[in-house]
Amino acid sequence: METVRIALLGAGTVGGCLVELLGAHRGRLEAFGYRPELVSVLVRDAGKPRPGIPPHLLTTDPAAIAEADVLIEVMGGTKLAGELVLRALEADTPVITANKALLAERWGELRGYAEAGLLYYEASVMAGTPVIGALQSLWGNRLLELHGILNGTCNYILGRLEAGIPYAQALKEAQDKGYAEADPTLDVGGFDAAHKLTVLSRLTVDPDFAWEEVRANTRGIEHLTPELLDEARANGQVIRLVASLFPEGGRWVGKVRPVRLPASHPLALMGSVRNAMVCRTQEVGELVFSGAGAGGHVTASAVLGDLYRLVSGQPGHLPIPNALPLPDIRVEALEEA
Ligand SMILES: NC(=O)C1=CN([C@@H]2O[C@H](COP(=O)(O)OP(=O)(O)OC[C@H]3O[C@@H](n4cnc5c(N)ncnc54)[C@H](OP(=O)(O)O)[C@@H]3O)[C@@H](O)[C@H]2O)C=CC1
Ligand SMILES: N[C@@H](CC=O)C(=O)O
Repeated sequence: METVRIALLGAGTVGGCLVELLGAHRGRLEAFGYRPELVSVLVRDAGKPRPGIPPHLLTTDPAAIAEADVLIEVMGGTKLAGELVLRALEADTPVITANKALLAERWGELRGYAEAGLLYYEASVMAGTPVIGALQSLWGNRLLELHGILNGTCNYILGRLEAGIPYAQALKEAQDKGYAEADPTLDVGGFDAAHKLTVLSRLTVDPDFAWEEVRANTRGIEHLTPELLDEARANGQVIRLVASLFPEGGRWVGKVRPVRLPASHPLALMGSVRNAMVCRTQEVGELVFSGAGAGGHVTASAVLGDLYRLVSGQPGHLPIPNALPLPDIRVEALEEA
């Protein structure tokens, strides 16, 4: 039996659930020949109660993170998380992360390690609904366009606004349920969906896809009112925050904005916190993925899935090796709201 020493960065919504799932999966991991052992847990406040985590493993000092066989980063942010993830990767320690902001914004530093198979990030987009691995499995296809509801918080808020709940209350509910980012402006401003779209773009069309370009094409949901949503409904439409990747003007464009969707559109059928993605490829045609896209256990299950991937000898998630040629097609027209 081999011991896998795990250094955990963050024990909040996702990290706390991961510790619980690790306990529940101990037997299965051992059947694989690996005994998981938490060796340190970085948090901001070591005094908070943390069920399942022996207090002596907690530290607030990044310099005190114990040596490990894998670093699991579920703390969020781009600065400290980035430094610690890079430090591990430089030492050839594989990293599992759910942090799409880090992946999107510090890709220049991370890309080489991702290409070397050291970076695992299934949880970063659509959380427990496995689209990262699925999109890699589609490399034998030519992607034509992709559209997704990638932020659970916004989808939840829009559903609650439609039900007549005020915006502030809907956001508070999403925070209480563990869906929102520590800074919810990332959600409602569209930036979280933009981070995720950037990650997907590098997996599918161009390993160099620039975060700044997606960011410049991003609008959120703050301006939406119950009246606008009602008016859309009266016209047989729903308004959703949609992230799209499509060819336009001789280049791939990544864009995030609220759009009016016919009520029968596959993306319009997703309720509450569900995420969904429609992609069209030349060979397979239209593919639809949908499922839970936020929440502690939902996300932790994907992080744990990456741990299984690691111990079973599979590499991390690789970006597409070179840029995909641009298809000459008509893309789906989505009306901005
Ligand atoms: N929640 C979700 O549904 C999803 C989240 N993610 C991603 O997973 C990551 C974690 O999210 P989530 O668990 O919701 O976040 P939380 O805010 O609930 O947890 C963050 C954890 O990291 C610790 N932490 C944060 N900053 C520091 C710091 N500077 N120094 C030491 N410890 C720190 C916090 O410590 P303390 O507990 O002491 O405050 C906390 O334990 C993020 O990158 C997020 O984008 C991805 C998919 C879905
Ligand atoms: N804040 C995010 C969490 C998952 O990535 C969301 O609401 O989708």
